[in-house]
This record gives sequence, C-alpha cells and structure tokens, in this order.
Amino acid sequence: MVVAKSWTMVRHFEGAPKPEDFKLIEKELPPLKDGEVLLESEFWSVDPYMRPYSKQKLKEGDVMMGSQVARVMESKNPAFPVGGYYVAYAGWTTHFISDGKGLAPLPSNWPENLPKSLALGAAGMPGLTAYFGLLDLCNPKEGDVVLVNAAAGAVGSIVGQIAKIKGCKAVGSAGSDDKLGFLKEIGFDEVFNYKTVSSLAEALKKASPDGYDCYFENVGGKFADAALQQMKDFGRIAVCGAISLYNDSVPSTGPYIQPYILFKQLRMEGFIVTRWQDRFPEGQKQLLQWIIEGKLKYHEHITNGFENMPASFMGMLKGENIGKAIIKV
Ligand SMILES: NC(=O)C1=CN([C@@H]2O[C@H](COP(=O)(O)OP(=O)(O)OC[C@H]3O[C@@H](n4cnc5c(N)ncnc54)[C@H](OP(=O)(O)O)[C@@H]3O)[C@@H](O)[C@H]2O)C=CC1
Ligand SMILES: CCCCCCC/C=C/C=O
Repeated sequence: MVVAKSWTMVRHFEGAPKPEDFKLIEKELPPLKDGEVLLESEFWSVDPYMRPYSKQKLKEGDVMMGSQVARVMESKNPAFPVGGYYVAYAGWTTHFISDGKGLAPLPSNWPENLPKSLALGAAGMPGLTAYFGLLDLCNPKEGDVVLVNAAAGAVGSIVGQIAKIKGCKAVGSAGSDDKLGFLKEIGFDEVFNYKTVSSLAEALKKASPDGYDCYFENVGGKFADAALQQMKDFGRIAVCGAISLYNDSVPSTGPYIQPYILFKQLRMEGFIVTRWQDRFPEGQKQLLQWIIEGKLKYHEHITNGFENMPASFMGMLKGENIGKAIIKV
C-alpha cells in the first residue's frame, strides 16, 4: 500500500501566494490495474506559469499543477519498466498512478554524470523555451545585441548563453549582485541590477549605446516600457513572460507602446513553448549536446524536501533562485 502526499491550492491566490494558500493532504493509492504504472517523484519543478495558470486551470482544493522527474516503482505496463525515469505532469505529488499517457522518457543518451533534474530545467521545458523563443522568434544574427531580463533564472540564463553561441552580444538584467556575478561567469557581456540602478533607461543605454536588435521579454511592466524605447529599427521581441504582472489583481497600465512598434518597425510576438512540441526532441538534443560540450552552463537552486515545495515556489517568485528552482525528494 502506497500513500501519496500532495500539496493542494486551498484558495485562489490573491497577490503573492502565501503559506496558508497551500495544504498537504495524504491519499492511499489503489492497486494497479493492467496497463498502469506506479511512479515515485524524485525531483519537482516550480515555475512562474503556476501563478497565472492556477487561476485559469485549477479549482480551489485541487492539487497544484506541475512537472516532476519520477521513477517507475511498479509496472503493469511493459512499455514502462520498473526503474525507468520519466518527466510527468502529475502535479505536486510524491506518488501517482499513470496509464503511460504523457510520460516522457529521458533521452536514451542521457549522460550518467548529468543530474536527472536537468530534464526540468536546462534540458527541459525552460531550456526549450529559451531555445525556440530566441531562435525562432528573435532570429538573432551574428553581431546582434540581445537583451534578456530575469536573466539569472531558468529561461534567461539559457537565452543569454544561446545568444553567445550564435555570436551575439548578450545583455542581462537581474535582481541581485550575486546574480550579476553568475551572469558574468556564464558569459554575459553586460549586466545590471534592475533593482539598484537609478534609471533603467540609462542602464540600458550604457549596456548598449546603439540599442537592441533582439529583446527576450520575461518580465513586462516598467522594464518593458524602458526597453521598447531602446530597440533598434526592425528589432524583434519575443514575449515569453510578464512575471512582474502575475500578482496584479487589477491590470496595470503603462505608456502605450504602439508608437515605438510603428516608428521603429518592430516585430513583437508572444508565445507558449508547447507550440513547438513536435520539435522538442530536436531542441532537447541540441541543448544536451551543448551541455555535454560545456558550451551551455547550468545552475540549479535546490530545495530539499517535498514539504518545502510551497516555500520554494514562493521564493522563486520573489527571486530567491539562481538558475532553475528544483525541489529534491
Ligand atoms: N511562454 C512560455 O512558454 C514560458 C514562459 N516562461 C516565462 O519566463 C519567465 C522566466 O521563467 P523562469 O526562467 O522559469 O523563472 P526564473 O527562474 O527566472 O524565476 C523567476 C525570476 O523572475 C524574477 N522576478 C520575479 N518578480 C519580478 C519582478 N517583479 N520584476 C522583475 N523580475 C522579477 C526573479 O529574478 P530577479 O531576482 O532577477 O528579480 C525570479 O528569480 C517567466 O515570466 C515565465 O512566466 C517560462 C517558461 C515557459
Ligand atoms: C503544463 C505544462 C505547461 C508548460 C508551458 C508553460 C507555459 C508558460 C507560460 C508562462 O510562464
């Protein structure tokens, strides 16, 4: 008999998520039927999308949404042998039963020396977000200047490094001086702390006096207002996220952006990474290859213990993580 522990969302978040919004429950899992497998989660991911998507997709009392790397403990499905590792979207739960649908195996050439948690980070959804969002929507050319915010996070840190691999100049902003140190270590050319600069406009100008060809947008709000004004003509903007706005109960308003888009002839496109689902194997292969070759560095912000999952989620939204926020069993 296996008892699954799960974190539920007690009530929809108002503003920043709070400890009392989460509740730990336990449930005995039934015996397996033919075609089913029992999995045990070893690593979980906390991601910003959980904040806006919880509103759209969850009811109060539901198990929090999310992905994990899980190992098959028991199998009544020959396609999923005991001991196999899979990425699943089973939510914040320690154990679960699956009929195999939606279980994604780690690539067969996964190197022994790489943590399996990378399948939730640099070689998983966030890495693929950086890869396809930057290459397909920003279309960076050698010599271009690429700007990314939340640059020390799971997506941003990969965006800057891919920009460098493609021969661009990478400019990143982040919210602490430790994060700036990390960005320099992984090869960013220019970095600044958006919380301590006296003017975003001046910081952006200093980092690239001639402006920006590509802008990978993770943050939105005031940062975007400043960055749009410094795009070069025919600049490309990939709108990946808007984390500075996710906790707003009333939509914020800012300067109207149409004149910048018009007179600079910018192209701005929002995206959800799943649009490239069919190309995930190609992207994952390339990301893994760059990691193995040492061209793509990764950093994980590991929180130990499933019981600390809400704290890790709230901490990530406040900027406590460098690199990918991961929870380890
Ligand atoms: N479109 C898509 O398919 C996907 C979109 N995303 C989006 O990409 C972005 C980055 O995600 P991910 O890399 O996983 O997360 P991160 O690892 O970057 O963690 C979130 C970071 O956001 C920063 N942040 C939080 N609040 C603010 C704020 N008010 N202003 C500026 N920065 C803030 C913090 O860094 P700091 O210390 O620098 O403030 C924090 O560390 C998010 O907007 C997310 O929604 C992610 C995956 C897929
Ligand atoms: C249930 C998996 C969702 C993965 C796609 C995440 C899209 C993120 C959007 C903004 O953060």
